[in-house]
Amino acid sequence: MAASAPVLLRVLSAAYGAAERAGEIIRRIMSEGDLGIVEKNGALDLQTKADRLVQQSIVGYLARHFPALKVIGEEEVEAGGSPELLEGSLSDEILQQTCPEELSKAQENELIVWLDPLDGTKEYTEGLLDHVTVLIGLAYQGKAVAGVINQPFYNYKAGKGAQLGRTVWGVLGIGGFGFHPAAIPGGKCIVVTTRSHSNKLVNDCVDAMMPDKVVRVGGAGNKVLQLIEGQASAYVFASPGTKKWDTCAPEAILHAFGGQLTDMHGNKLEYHPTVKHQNSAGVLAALNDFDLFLNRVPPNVKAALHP
Ligand SMILES: Nc1ncnc2c1ncn2[C@@H]1O[C@H](COP(=O)(O)O)[C@@H](OP(=O)(O)O)[C@H]1O
Ligand SMILES: [Mg+2]
Ligand SMILES: [Mg+2]
Ligand SMILES: [Mg+2]
Repeated sequence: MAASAPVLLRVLSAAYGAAERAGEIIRRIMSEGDLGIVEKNGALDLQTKADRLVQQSIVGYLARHFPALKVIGEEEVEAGGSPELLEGSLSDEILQQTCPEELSKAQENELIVWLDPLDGTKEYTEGLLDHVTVLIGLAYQGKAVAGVINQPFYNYKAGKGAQLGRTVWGVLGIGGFGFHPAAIPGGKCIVVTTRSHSNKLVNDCVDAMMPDKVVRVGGAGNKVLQLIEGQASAYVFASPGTKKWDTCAPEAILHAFGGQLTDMHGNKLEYHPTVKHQNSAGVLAALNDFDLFLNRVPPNVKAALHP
């Protein structure tokens, strides 16, 4: 590993390789056909063999290379288990970047990794494969500063010969990479929201945005990808359902690309290691016109969701 690069870039570069290998595990488990589904807190909160194995493997890999790094992952799995030896290749593209001065000071023991080994689990179990992502977010001084998103089944509808899967990454002050930026067609207001965790408050808030179209898809990572690729104008989720591992990597990439992700009151999300995991005041994000969407959040939503 290029020992001369700042540790933040070295960790992100390793995370890039690990996320690619994680994507291979997720594809393999799907092709084997036995997902090993268990319910965590009811039928809407599932865990599969892929969630468990990817978390164990990434945690083990990062611990071997960065022993002082603190990793907080979604799944409660044994540290030992039978993780795969994830020796992913490092991203030279990341290692060669010039790190913003503020971030280049970060020490290994000051970085927090927020890990969602498989985002969009419900959709994974239902075969909506391109909703699934692996999210590895890096926080420094309580802020989401860098992230990697692997989308294991990207392109799976493109037919034989198409390259399956992709990895998107970003760092504050450097930018966002690995995706196809695009504008929203015809200046339309397209709201993207949950597919499997709706309720009245979630739907009221979506309606208050006065959308031309509502897109319901799984995964926090997938929804932020839709914002940066011009498929949606705003990600609106008036629910305490997401956790820090859902938002850290997507937020860092969106912010690096010039967008904004906050709670329903417009408060920044915090990522220090002792923070409450739940994003209890919901999630609102947009690449452009963020304030317009924030101003449309209705009073009953604000009253119901407390930070
Ligand atoms: N009511 C709820 N209970 C548990 N998890 C929830 C939830 N609402 C959202 N989430 C989690 O937030 C992420 C995005 O949700 P959604 O796809 O509905 O937009 C998913 O992450 P995971 O798939 O990693 O668990 C999902 O499980
Ligand atoms: Mg989950
Ligand atoms: Mg998730
Ligand atoms: Mg998950």
